[in-house]
Formats: sequence, structure tokens, C-alpha cells
Amino acid sequence: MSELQAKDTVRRTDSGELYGKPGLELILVETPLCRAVIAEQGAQLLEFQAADREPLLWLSPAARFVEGRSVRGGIPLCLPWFGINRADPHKPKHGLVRTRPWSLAGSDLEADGELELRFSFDHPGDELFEAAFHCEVAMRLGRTLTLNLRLENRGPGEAEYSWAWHSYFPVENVREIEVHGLENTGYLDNTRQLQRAIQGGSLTFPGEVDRVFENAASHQRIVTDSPISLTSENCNSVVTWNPGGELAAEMADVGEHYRGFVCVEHGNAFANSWRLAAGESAKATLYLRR
Ligand SMILES: O=P(O)(O)OC[C@H]1O[C@@H](O)[C@H](O)[C@@H](O)[C@@H]1O
Repeated sequence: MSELQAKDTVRRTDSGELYGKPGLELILVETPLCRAVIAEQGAQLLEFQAADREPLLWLSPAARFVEGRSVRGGIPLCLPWFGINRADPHKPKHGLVRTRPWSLAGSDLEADGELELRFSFDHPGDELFEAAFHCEVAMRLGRTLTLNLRLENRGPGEAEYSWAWHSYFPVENVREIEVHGLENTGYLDNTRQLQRAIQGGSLTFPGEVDRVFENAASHQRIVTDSPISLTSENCNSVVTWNPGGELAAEMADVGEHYRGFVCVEHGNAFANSWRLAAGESAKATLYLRR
């Protein structure tokens, strides 16, 4: 539907106005179906709440809003490499797009009341990541949150991309929740130099947990009083993370708040990384709701 109607529900604001911490430009969406806050930097969704539902995403009470730094919470997109850059560990963790300016390329209010926002990002190719690429993220904001990614390799040859939507979900106490949907799946344990292990039953978080599940199922459920459902298409890796108390104490934007979130991240990393030929593109989708 019309861009005009979308304008009535999409407002530009900033982190000073919304959180009392100036620093980043934000987009506030309010429709009869949901409320969302998005940082144009990184096309990072910070808040999403469907009408009559509890908030879907966790935004750290200690989050910082600084240009060039990722905000702790919501859904940062880690790309074109996930985690530590294995070729050069001195490069920034989780790639470069989460801390860069993106452009809001368009918005449409659909007939069913859902709002679609489209963001785009172009990387020219440089010393951080040699291949040029183009990235589009479409957010469909309704009762369900739907994220679509399209990534196009614009480099002259084949390039490898690993990435994830690094989603932070709110929980009352991370020690009391379970994640279902990863049973009997192999993982790389990032707390033990990526040793391989197999997840037996449901996943729990008694302390630091940092696991990369390759070739994972496309559906998970975070079991709390108000469960969260995660379904993806063409995301073959799932990463689960909570730093636990000791590590969190060293993270200024987490600290004592570590109990209040769990990360269940969908993407394609490690064995599932995308190898794209020159000019080739690939797509993935994530559906989240509670
Ligand atoms: O602090 P960052 O760079 O946002 O990363 C947070 C965590 O992100 C997770 O995805 C990784 O598996 C962890 O190893 C990492 O610590």
C-alpha cells in the first residue's frame, strides 16, 4: 500500500528521546498490530512488541548508543563473517555491517495492516573484506516479525560469507528456561575451543553457553511462561549464547542483566557459510513470534 500511509506510522527519533541516551538515530513504528524501534545503523531492530503480547526482544538496560558500535540487544546482523574472523582475529568480531550506516530504502503499509521496512547496505570491498557486496533486509512488522535477507556478491570472484541474525530474547531467569528444537544435534562448543559435542535433550543455561549448531532444524522454541517461536528458511546454523555471570561482569553493557536474556541466532556460519560466485545472490528468512 501507499508510502503516504506508512509515513503516519513511521517516525524518526533518536536514542536521547527514547532512552535518555543521545547518540543514535532511531525509527519508531507504531501500528495497530505492533510497536517497533529500529536503529538505521546496522538496520538493527531494537524493540518489537505485537499488540497484546509481551515484548519479543531484549534490549539491555545498560545498552550504549554510539555511532560505530553495535547496540547490546534486539537483533544485530552479523555479516560478512560471524564471530571471530578466523583469517585475521584482529578484525572486528561479527563482521562489519552491524556498526555501519544503512539506508531506509522504502516502507509500505500492506492491506493486512503489516508494515514492511526495507533497508539496504553496500560494501565497496576494502581491506576489512575484499569482496564488494550488496545487502537488503526487509522487516515485516505485524503480529509476527518476519525478517528477510538478500545478499549479493558484487566482487569479481567467488567469496565466502558467514552471518547470523544475533537475536536477543527476554527471559525472566536464563537459568530456568529451556530451548527446544536442537536435540540430538551436533555443535561446536565456543567455550572449549570449538570442540565438537552433541546436544542430548533440551538446551539449558546453567552458566556460560556459547554453541554453534551446524545443519540445525529450522524451528526452535524458547520455553518460558510466554514461549517464543523461531522458524527460519535457508538458515542452517543456530547459535545459542548467554555469557553467564562471570563473563557478563566484564561486559559494561551486560553486567548483572545477563539473567534477563538468551540469544538464539539464526544464519549460516562455519560449515554452512555461503560461497557465492561473482554476481550470485542468496536469501534467507526468519519468523519470530510469542
Ligand atoms: O559482544 P559481541 O561481539 O556482540 O558478541 C557476543 C557473543 O555473540 C555470540 O554469537 C558469540 O557466539 C559469542 O562468542 C559472543 O561473545
